[in-house]
Amino acid sequence: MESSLWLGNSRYRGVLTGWTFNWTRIGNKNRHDKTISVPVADVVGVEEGRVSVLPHKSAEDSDKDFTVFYVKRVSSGSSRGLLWRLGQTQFSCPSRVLRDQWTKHLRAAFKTHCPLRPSRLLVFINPLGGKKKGRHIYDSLAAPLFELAGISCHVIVTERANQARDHLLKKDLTGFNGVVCVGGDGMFSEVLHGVIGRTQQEAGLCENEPSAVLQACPLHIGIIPAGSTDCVCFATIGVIDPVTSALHIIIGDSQPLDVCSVHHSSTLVRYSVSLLGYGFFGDVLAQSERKRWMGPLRYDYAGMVVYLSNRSYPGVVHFLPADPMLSSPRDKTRCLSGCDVCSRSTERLFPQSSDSSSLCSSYLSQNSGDSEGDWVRVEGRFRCVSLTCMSCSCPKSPLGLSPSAHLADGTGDLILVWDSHPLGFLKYLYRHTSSQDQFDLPFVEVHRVKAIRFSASSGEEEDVYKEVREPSPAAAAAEEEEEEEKRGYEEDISRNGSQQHLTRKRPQPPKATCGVLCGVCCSKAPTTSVWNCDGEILPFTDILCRIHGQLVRLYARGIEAGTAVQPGNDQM
Ligand SMILES: Nc1ncnc2c1ncn2[C@@H]1O[C@H](COP(=O)(O)OP(=O)(O)OP(=O)(O)O)[C@@H](O)[C@H]1O
Repeated sequence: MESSLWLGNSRYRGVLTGWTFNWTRIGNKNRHDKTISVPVADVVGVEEGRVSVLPHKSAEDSDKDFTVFYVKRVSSGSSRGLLWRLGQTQFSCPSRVLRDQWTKHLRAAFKTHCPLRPSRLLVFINPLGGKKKGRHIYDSLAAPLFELAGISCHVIVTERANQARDHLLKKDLTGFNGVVCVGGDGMFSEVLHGVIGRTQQEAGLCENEPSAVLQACPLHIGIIPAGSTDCVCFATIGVIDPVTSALHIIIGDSQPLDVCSVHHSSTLVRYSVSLLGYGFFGDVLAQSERKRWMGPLRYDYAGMVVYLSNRSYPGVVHFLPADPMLSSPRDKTRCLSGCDVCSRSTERLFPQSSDSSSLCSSYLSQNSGDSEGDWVRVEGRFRCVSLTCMSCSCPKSPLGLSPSAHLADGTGDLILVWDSHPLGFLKYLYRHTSSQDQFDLPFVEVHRVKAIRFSASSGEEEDVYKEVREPSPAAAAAEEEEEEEKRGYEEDISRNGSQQHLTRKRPQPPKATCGVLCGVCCSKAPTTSVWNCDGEILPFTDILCRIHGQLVRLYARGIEAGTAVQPGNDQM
């Protein structure tokens, strides 16, 4: 479609091709014609009249005007990530008939070219996450944009932990294109477990089987960040900004994400998408859980206390290396929007068709070579053992725990930090906050893997739960209680299926780490640490972890590189 359009008193030539809508100023001989071009995929909505949306909707009705809303990128002021804002331009047409043609064709264009745009969303708001502003953030920043884009939302403000997950597992989800969580990483994890669990339930798959090839989830997940930790949002979008996230959801962006399943004794314990950390990162979480009253400062405090306690732990790690010809954690690449490694992995994981059942069987056949013989065994004392499916970049560590990790290549990075001099370990930790290579240290090794097994001792797995220290009577009673708790937990997950354990209260850190401060105030240090699994403490030390390539999809596109492109002048 092509016609004259007016912006104020200036005349423009408006052209709508298949993929872009652009307008060029005409009749201005002294200056070069300036064309402003907006990809159809970036059009958020089209409204009759002269309309504004944020902070409040206002419309000036006129039968010759229409307003186009689109994504506009602005620099976030940091080296990574672009903020998305709602750009708007108000056009006038010579006649109402022409105006109606423009609105009709523009709406048809983005519906045709963007099939993944959601029309119906299920939204869970955690009113208590972060600074308890989830509801306000949703109502003032996201909801007006969803309304503008014509998306109908069923909103549930949660009243308890795990409500979102239970809803996703049990209720009718017909008609929803995606699930949005308004909260932090904990809330995201709840939704992740619900979406994965529901998909496997419907496919008749048993999640407790560690080698099961899980079904890719059809529901997209969107994150409106409103927590105290929003790492998954930062790592998949590049900024922590509710408006940017809402716009990614509206235009139906789709970012596949690898998920790591964590099993213990043939029962699913949890899924993880970011950090699984034993040793330092487990101890920091255990310590910070006891200081929740300190707010976000508790992480800095806990980090310092745990560092001073100067711990290392024995452990045996088995890992299944990924193909080193495809990528490496030391190859200095970055997983950015449109990442080559992840795209090639899509072909590798799912070469046949986009039908998800054939995707799974092809994945199975591709990986049937995961024989025991391929596993590598490492034993020793570690300051920390970490497994991450993504870079884990966050505002405090802009390049992350493993800067070259990929979001969707079906692998994770295993980082082994051997027992070392405390100053060396401090150097390792400090390098996360700068661009220095944290793997370029003699006591650090990193491997790209498909699976790992960890045992806190070289003996039989179950022996790990028998403390080697000699406990006092009080400690013995506490340990008995802990064993009881573990047994109950284990029975619960075996009896009720893999999802039920999450309905139990957050597991307390095993008593073995009751004194993360022990190194400072007690004579005997604990012999085992705990696993920090995306901010939750796991009740088991011996685990088997497998990476499931592209198991879920987020409304995101990875981190966009480059500087901001300014498609228009008006901005809200
Ligand atoms: N209404 C509720 N009451 C209590 N807990 C809730 C409620 N809704 C969700 N939760 C739980 O709160 C936990 C933390 O939520 P969220 O991640 O949104 O906030 P956060 O401030 O980033 O979390 P954290 O305190 O772990 O950093 C989640 O694990 C979620 O299961």
